[in-house]
Amino acid sequence: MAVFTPVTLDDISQWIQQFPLGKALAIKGIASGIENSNFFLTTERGEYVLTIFENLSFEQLPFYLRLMDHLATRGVLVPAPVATNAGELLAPLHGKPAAIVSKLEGRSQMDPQPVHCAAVGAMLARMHLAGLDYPLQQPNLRGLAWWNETTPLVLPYLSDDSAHLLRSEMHFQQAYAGCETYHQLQRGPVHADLFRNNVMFDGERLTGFFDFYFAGCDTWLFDVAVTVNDWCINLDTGVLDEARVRAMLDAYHAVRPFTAAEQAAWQPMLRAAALRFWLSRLYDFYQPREAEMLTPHDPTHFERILRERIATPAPGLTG
Ligand SMILES: Nc1ncnc2c1ncn2[C@@H]1O[C@H](COP(=O)(O)OP(=O)(O)OP(=O)(O)O)[C@@H](O)[C@H]1O
Ligand SMILES: N[C@@H](CCO)C(=O)O
Repeated sequence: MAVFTPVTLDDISQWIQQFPLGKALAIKGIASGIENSNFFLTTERGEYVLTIFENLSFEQLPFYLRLMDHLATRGVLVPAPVATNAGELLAPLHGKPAAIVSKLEGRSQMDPQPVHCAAVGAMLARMHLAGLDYPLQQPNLRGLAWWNETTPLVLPYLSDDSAHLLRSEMHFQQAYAGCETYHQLQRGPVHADLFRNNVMFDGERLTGFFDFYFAGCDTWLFDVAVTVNDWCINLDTGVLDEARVRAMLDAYHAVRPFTAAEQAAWQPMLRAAALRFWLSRLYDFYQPREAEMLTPHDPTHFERILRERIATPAPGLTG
C-alpha cells in the first residue's frame, strides 16, 4: 500500500475545477511510490499524474515544481506541472500540498543497454544547461552537511570494518570538498536521484525524467556520478560496465563538454555519489520513519559500490 492519502473521484469533482482540465473522469492509485501518494488521473483534457505530498511542505515544494516547469518549457523531457486558473502550481487537497503534472508515456527500463544510457546522458546534459538560468536556489538537502549530521547516527549500528570505511570516506570527502578543484566545478540545479526507476522509456526512446523531489543546487558532476553509479553497473557486484559508461559519458560530453576540473574530480565524485546513497539507505534502515519507508533499500549495495570505486579506477570522463 503506497497510497497514504486515499482520493476518490467524488473528492476531487469540485477541487479539479480550479485547473483548466475539464471534468475528472477517472482516478487510480499508483502502488509503487514510497514517498508520496500518486494517482493516474484522467480528465476531459487527457492523462495526468496527481501527487499528494506526504512530507514536503508548501514552502519547500515551489523549488521542485518551478524547476520542472522551467525545464519542460525549455524542451527538457520532464513532467510539466499544470497551473491552477490562478497560476499556482500547488493546491491543498485533504489538507496536504498537491500538484498535477503531465503523464509521461512509457515505462522504466530496468535492464538498460548502451543505447538507453546514451539517451540518459544526452538528456542529463541538456537538463543541466537548461537549468543555468533557473532563478530559485535550494541546496542539495542530501549533501555534505546532511552526511555530517547522519554519520554519527548510523555509526553505532555498523561492524568495525564498515564503520572504519564510513569514517575514512567522510574524512576524504570533507577534505575534497575544500580543495581548489572542487570549487572550480560547474554548478546548478541537479536531479540528484536519477536512478533507473526515475526515467521513462518507450522502447529506445527516452520519454522523460521524473521524481524531482531530491533535486537541489549542487555540482553537475555529482549528478553524472549518481546516474552512472546506477545505470552503468552490474547490480550484483557494483562493477562498472565500460560500454554503458562510455555511452552515457560520450553522449553527455557531446552536448555539454566536461571541463578539466571535472575530469580531475571524477574518481572522488563517484565515491561521493556512492557514499550519499549508502548513508541515506543506512539512515532509512536503522532509523525508520513512520509509514514513509515501506521496504528500506539495501544499504550494503552502496557500501559494495563505494569499496569498488575506491579499489578500481573508473573509465575516464572522456574516452
Ligand atoms: N509524470 C509521471 N508520468 C508517468 N508516471 C509517473 C509520473 N510520476 C510518477 N509516475 C509513476 O508513479 C510511480 C511513483 O512515482 P515516484 O517514483 O515519483 O513516487 P515517490 O512516491 O516519489 O516514490 P520513490 O521515492 O519511491 O521514487 C512511478 O514509478 C511511475 O510509475
Ligand atoms: N534512489 C534512492 C531512493 C530514493 O529515491 C535509493 O535507491 O536509495
